Parts: sequence; C-alpha cells; structure tokens
Amino acid sequence: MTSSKEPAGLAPRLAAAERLKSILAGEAFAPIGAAEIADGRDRALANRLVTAALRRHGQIDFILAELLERGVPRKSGSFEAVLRLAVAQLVYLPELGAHSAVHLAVEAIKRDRKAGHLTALMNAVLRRAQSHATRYWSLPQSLLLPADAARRWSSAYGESAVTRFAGALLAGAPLDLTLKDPSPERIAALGAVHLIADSVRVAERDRPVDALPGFAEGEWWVQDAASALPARLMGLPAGARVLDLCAAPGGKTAQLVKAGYQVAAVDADPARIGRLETNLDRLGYKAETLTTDAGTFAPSSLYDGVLLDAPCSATGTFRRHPEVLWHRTAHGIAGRVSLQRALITNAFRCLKPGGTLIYCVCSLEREEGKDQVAWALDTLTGLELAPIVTEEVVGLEGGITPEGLVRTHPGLDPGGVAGGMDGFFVARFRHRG
Ligand SMILES: C[S@@+](CC[C@H](N)C(=O)[O-])C[C@H]1O[C@@H](n2cnc3c(N)ncnc32)[C@H](O)[C@@H]1O
Repeated sequence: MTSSKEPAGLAPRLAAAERLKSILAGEAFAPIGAAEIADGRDRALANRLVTAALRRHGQIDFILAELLERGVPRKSGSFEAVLRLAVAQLVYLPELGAHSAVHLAVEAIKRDRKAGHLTALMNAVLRRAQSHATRYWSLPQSLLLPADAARRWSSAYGESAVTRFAGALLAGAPLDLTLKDPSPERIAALGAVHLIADSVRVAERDRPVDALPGFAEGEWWVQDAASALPARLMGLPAGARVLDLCAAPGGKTAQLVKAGYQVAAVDADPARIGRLETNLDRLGYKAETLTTDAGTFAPSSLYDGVLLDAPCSATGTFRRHPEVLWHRTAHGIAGRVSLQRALITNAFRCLKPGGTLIYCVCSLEREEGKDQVAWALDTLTGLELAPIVTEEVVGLEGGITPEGLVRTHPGLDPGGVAGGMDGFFVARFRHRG
C-alpha cells in the first residue's frame, strides 16, 4: 500500500530492494507476501522485479561491470539492490516503463540513509543503461549461468543440456502435481498433461494452486516430476515399515503413504513438521511424525525401508530458486557433504538387514551425488548398490546412468513433455544382511 507522500510504485520497489538485498547477502528467495505488501498488484510487481533481477543476475553482473568502472560503492546500503532491480526493469521488463525505473530508483535510494548521497550516480548509471538497453537485451544467454557451474555441468551432462539450462532458468518451473488417481478424467479436469507414473503438468496456470480443482478434496499435491522419482523406487510390499528422513514438507511422505507403507516421517524443523502434518491432513493421509535430528535418531525397531532426502546445495532447483546459482561455495558444499555422510550413516543404522535405502538430493553436483555413493560403498560395507533399471522410470529412460543411478536435470523432459524438470540425484542401496 502506498502512503500519500510516496510516488506510485515506490512501495513495491522498496520492498523488492529489501528482499533482493537479503538474497544477495545469502538468504533464500521467499516471495514477498501479503504481510509485507497488502496490495496484491504491488506485491505482484515486487515479486516480478525480484524474479527478473535474480534470473538475469549473470547478465546484470556484466552490465554493472561495464557501467560502474570502480565497482559498486562500498557501504552503500540498498544502492546495489535498487540498481539491479532498475536495470532488470529497464532492459528486461521494458513494458513496465523506462522512465519509472529511473525515477523510482532515485527516489528509493533517497530514502536510504546509507545510499542517499548516491542519487547522481544512480541517475547517471541508469541513463547509460537506458541508452544501451537494446544491446544489453541481446547479451548472450551463456552469461546467465556462473562460468564455473557451466563448465562443471557441461562435463557432467553435456554441452547441449547446459545450453537448455539457461533457457530453463528464464522460463522458470512449470507446475507439476502428483495425483492420487491419475485417470484421464482427473487429468483433464485439471487442464493438465500426463508426464510419468502419477505425475502431471498443469498446462496453463491461470489461478492460485489452492483454487485448482481437487485441492480442497485432497486429490493431489504439488511436486516436481523429478522430486517424485525417489519414493517410487522403494519397491517394498504394501504394509512395509518405512522411515522418511528429512521429510518436510512431506511430498515424499505422501507418496510413501500412497504406496501403502506404514510411514514414520522425521524432520529437525518443528515449523516444517507442522506444514507436513497440515499437508497430510488435507490429503487424508496418516503417518507418524517426529521432530528430531535425523543424524542421531535411534528407532526402537529397525525399518524395512529408509528414504533420505538430504539437505544439499539445491542447485537442481535453480529454476524456482535462481539464487542457488550464485550462493554455491566450495566451503558450503564441503559442509553439506559431511552432513550428508552423517545422515547416510545413521540412515543405514536405522535399516533392517535386507532393507532398502534410498538416498536423494536436489543437486546437480557430483560431490553430493555420485561421489557420495562411492563413499558410502567404501565406508558402510554392509551396503550394496541396488541398481535402478529403465523399466522403473518409464518415460525418463535418459535419466539413468550405466551404474543404475538416477540423474535428472532441467534439460530433460519427463515423458517427452516440454518444460524440463528439477535436477535430482537418486541412488538405491540394499542392506546386505
Ligand atoms: C530437501 S528438504 C526435504 C523435502 C521433503 N523430503 C519432501 O519431499 O517434501 C530437506 C529437509 O531436511 C530437513 N533437515 C535438515 N537437516 C536435518 C537434520 N539434521 N535432521 C532432520 N531433518 C533435517 C530440513 O528441515 C528440510 O525440511
């Protein structure tokens, strides 16, 4: 909501700048909600600006390097965030109006004690950006991905896949659902298309998720087609006892319940366990829930199956969380790798002899995927690989490695349906007994 003293359109920019500033400082992107901006149109504008600035971050880096010869001034408050948002609007969202981008950026930093002295610089830089807007609009898509990530992923997934990653980043992620009953009638009622197994893709998303048919009745839940793969690979008979480690908000828990298992869901975060319980309630599904550390959880009796969806760099989710592309550090990955090892070790301790362990991460990084499998087979000698075969992932045969691991990425189309999928890594192990 704008105050009478503020120019129209300033409030969403101030909120967007605050949000972008925290994302640049390392926080994850959470869309600006009604508590922050009551007016729905302002909120939509703020989220659109932040999303464009994040998706175009690599190209905007290039632009800022050209426009700011001495770099971003130090200790300049919201200057960089406001500048990035204004460049995103000027160059990539021209339909929002170039004049308002410049004027409101200057107004926004006037209100910031730490940046107020930089109005002349902001004005000059944005005028230059405006005069080069056509050239900047056609900057190559190769700038969209960090150069080191593009190199790593090209050698892992191939150059043509990585070329598609840039397009996928700009397009964002489509809405995929897992259906209790993937019958043609239900799929048609949702205006969706079938992907693989019980995953569907909503072709035209014209309303909020909770307004789609079947939401209130608990007929489906939101889940990317890649995220829906691991739980399907458990392959145990109905009635088996299955432990879901790092379970919230419960997409995989719901699948395990749907498969007929007796499920215990563990997560360390009480608020996220609350969301898992709400989600299961809506679906009419029951599972035991435990708020505890999956690295030390010691069950009173062992499980037939354990699914571990470990915390990771989340680089496979860059279409919905573009900031993960720019937050990855060697130090951060090393921390994740050792946490994942502690969790795999405890997952193995919770498993019955002969039981099945599924390890998965929404990461495109080899250290969190294939290298962890090599480590587990070396260290936990009671584990052996239970290779996943193509018949288990019909419609996604290209996602299986020769060793029987699943490795998806945004350049793969599930069931041949355009729109890609998240990057996921899945390995299945068996307890030798
Ligand atoms: C990738 S998300 C899980 C998504 C979930 N499996 C699903 O399909 O909806 C990772 C989860 O791990 C939880 N987590 C992180 N460290 C944990 C730990 N040491 N013990 C238990 N849960 C943990 C986080 O709270 C987060 O909910």
